[in-house]
Amino acid sequence: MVATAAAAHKPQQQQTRVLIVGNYCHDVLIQDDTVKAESLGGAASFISNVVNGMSIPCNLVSKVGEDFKYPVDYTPIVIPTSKTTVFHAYFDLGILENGHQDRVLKRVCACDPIRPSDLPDVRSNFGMAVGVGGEILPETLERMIEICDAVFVDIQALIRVFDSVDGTVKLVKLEETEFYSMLPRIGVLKASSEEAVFMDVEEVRKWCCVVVTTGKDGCKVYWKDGELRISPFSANQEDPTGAGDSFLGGFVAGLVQGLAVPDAALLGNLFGSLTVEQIGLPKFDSRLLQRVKDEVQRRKMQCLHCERSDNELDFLKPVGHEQFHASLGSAKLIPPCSSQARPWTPSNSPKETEQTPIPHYTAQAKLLVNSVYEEPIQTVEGKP
Ligand SMILES: Nc1ncnc2c1ncn2[C@@H]1O[C@H](COP(=O)(O)OP(=O)(O)O)[C@@H](O)[C@H]1O
Ligand SMILES: O=P([O-])([O-])O[C@@H]1[C@@H](O)[C@H](O)[C@@H](O)[C@H](O)[C@@H]1O
Repeated sequence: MVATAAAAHKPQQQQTRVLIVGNYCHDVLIQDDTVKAESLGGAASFISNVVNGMSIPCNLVSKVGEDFKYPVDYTPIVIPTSKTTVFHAYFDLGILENGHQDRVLKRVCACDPIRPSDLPDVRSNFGMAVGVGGEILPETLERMIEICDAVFVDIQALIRVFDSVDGTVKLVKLEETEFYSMLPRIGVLKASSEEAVFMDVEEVRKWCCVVVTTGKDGCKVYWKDGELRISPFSANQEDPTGAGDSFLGGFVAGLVQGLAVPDAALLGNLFGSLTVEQIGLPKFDSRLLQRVKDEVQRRKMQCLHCERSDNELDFLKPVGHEQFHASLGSAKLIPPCSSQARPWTPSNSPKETEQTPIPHYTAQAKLLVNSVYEEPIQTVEGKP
């Protein structure tokens, strides 16, 4: 499953649509001093779960130790001198006023960072910088910006710091990090509402699109000239782990397939809501996935006839957005498939070699970096 030579594990040297960069990890969910579950974790695993579920080929760069214990489709780089990143998530603090279950995260083991030389030499349309344990270095993000048409960043990859004694995750202000000056060159910055207070959204939205996820309330998209709230899907929450990651997977899956930003954000909300209903890495029912793919195709055909006279329209809700929300919501209600149809798992996901025709993806990636933020950006002293 895993091997030791990093060079041998560079993703295939061919143009790829989605490049996911972030370490896999071992997640341990703890409540009342008892281990409730152990699972494959890391934003990369949740995101590839969604992207593959939508039949979109991708590449993934991740590092683990020889102790890595889960089967995965994208062979990680094994570092013999390091252990796999481990997070302990404590759920003892109850439910907050806003209904969001609080969680204290501790990084109890950290694998090596991902370096520019670990990345593939070929271009990708969409790059996703989705570290969880500090593995995305400034130079790694720089390289991703060079080799990807548009880069999507989870703010948790940029602002997490770890207590030197027990590894408790703390957050620092985005503007105090080395990543801040790179904002004008990234496409989308995603943050949860808890993380969003560590940046000045009004400032950051001048440089890139900002998406703030708001748990059961869905999400909000900010760009330099406007903002939109995107409706949620109802869910019976079992475990909030990975909701933000799955959101990002769904959002990018929508954009890759040519959906406008608000419709793609709906797909993000859908996968976020599906994820909180299961403990750990979710298994998506194959009938549900097929229905979602059909709805996305239908939506694409509908939108081909929509007027798009300038770039602004790609951020505004296209006609039929509410109907698309309703269709995705009804897809959630279909009963799970019978036992002979296997639910989707990483081992029956499509490989990079399976070609799904996906129009528009390059245009969407370029829109996010080149058109919406086309004015030259002034830089002063390490700030955008
Ligand atoms: N209880 C919930 N009900 C429905 N959807 C949810 C729920 N919690 C999360 N989601 C979906 O998952 C997304 C990410 O969740 P959020 O809690 O904001 O992020 P994070 O997991 O990073 O803290 C939300 O934008 C929403 O679409
Ligand atoms: O719940 P979420 O914030 O979207 O993402 C989570 C990370 O915050 C956590 O560090 C990791 O261990 C989980 O596997 C998951 O990736």
